[in-house]
Amino acid sequence: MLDKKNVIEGTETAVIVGVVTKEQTEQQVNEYLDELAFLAETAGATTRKRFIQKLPHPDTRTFVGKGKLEEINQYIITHGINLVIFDDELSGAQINNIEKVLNTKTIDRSDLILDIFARRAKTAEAKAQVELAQYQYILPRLRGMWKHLERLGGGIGTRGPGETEIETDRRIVREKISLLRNRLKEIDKQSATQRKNRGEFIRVALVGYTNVGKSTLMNLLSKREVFAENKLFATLDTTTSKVVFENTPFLLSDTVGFIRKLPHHLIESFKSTLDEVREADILIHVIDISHPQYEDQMAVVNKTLQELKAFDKPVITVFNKMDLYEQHTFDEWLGADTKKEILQDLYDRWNHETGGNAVFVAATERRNVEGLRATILNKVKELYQVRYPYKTMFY
Ligand SMILES: Nc1nc2c(ncn2[C@@H]2O[C@H](COP(=O)(O)OP(=O)(O)OP(=O)(O)O)[C@@H](O)[C@H]2O)c(=O)[nH]1
Repeated sequence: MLDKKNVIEGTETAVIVGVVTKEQTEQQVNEYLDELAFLAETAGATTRKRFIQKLPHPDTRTFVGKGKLEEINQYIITHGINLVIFDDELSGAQINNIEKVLNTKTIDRSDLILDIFARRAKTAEAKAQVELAQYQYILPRLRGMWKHLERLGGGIGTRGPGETEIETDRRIVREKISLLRNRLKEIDKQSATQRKNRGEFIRVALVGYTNVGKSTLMNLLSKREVFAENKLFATLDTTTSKVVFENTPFLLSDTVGFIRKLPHHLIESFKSTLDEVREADILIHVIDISHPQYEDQMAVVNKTLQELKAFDKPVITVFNKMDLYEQHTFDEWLGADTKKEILQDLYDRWNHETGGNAVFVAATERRNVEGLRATILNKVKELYQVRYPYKTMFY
């Protein structure tokens, strides 16, 4: 039976591969590959080169065309590459066909994300959630995986597996899935009770793309130490703190970051973690405004919130990393007035688009944290008044 250890050991040198289809531009795919390289780095692999191919649609057998695969193969042989990462989800058959040519471990973006999640998972709940997502990912790819192990000499006999062996594995994986689902249901019941026990407090959740600065803001607002790191998905478990601003208490939660093409199973498996978002009264959507694709990232977050049915809530939009934004945007020769104008245009645009709910901060410099506190406090007070009009004290 296959074992389900991490796909990346942390010492690999990798190449990454993307396809430009009719719906995308080359620049977009390059940006996606930047993110894929960052994901690989987070998992401990070093990216040596990227390969891009323009195709009307990905090849059903090998994702990229034969010629491109041969070009990748030559590079792998010359440079001693031991990992190939594709930006899109591959089928078991595609992985199998590609590995036949490349003779090198091949994974896709989902695999990589699941791998990072597996390393980050600390609590029993997070571990079970990731494991469930991994088994769901493996199930339709079992046949390909057997072939993969066979080629790499992964402890399988000389003959390939028969249908019975694959069937046995499928059954074992299905059993694991149902076991994990049951375990998570139990944990889910406990968390739901815990959430109910939090009483009448207004609940505020920090949401946003991965690495935008949610944990850094959580630390600033709640004065506690949450793990913040320049890596993707530093936070997997939801952290909740009771915070009091000017005698007004509320609960503040830091949640798992979102990312483009988040494996579908992961969203399903992380149900109870994401319930924190679903059940929040107010969302603080944190954005890294210094990121060249920050608007795409906002769209991914909004789409994920819609999928979670967590869209229908008051949202405070926080544009973070203003220090870096200014570094990237302002040339030395720009006068103070022009800088002011650029900033004013930015403030006007986003205040207009968010209905006046935009706040601009630099968390690491503590810039405008007071402004953010005031905005949160106003929203929280408003909600308390609507919800408990006759109550004056909350704790
Ligand atoms: N320059 C600059 N860096 C920042 C700012 N805010 C956060 N960072 C850095 O950005 C990186 C990511 O910050 P985190 O707080 O871990 O981000 P996160 O959104 O919680 O990340 P995930 O857990 O991956 O979702 C860290 O290296 C922070 O120090 C800022 O205002 N300016």
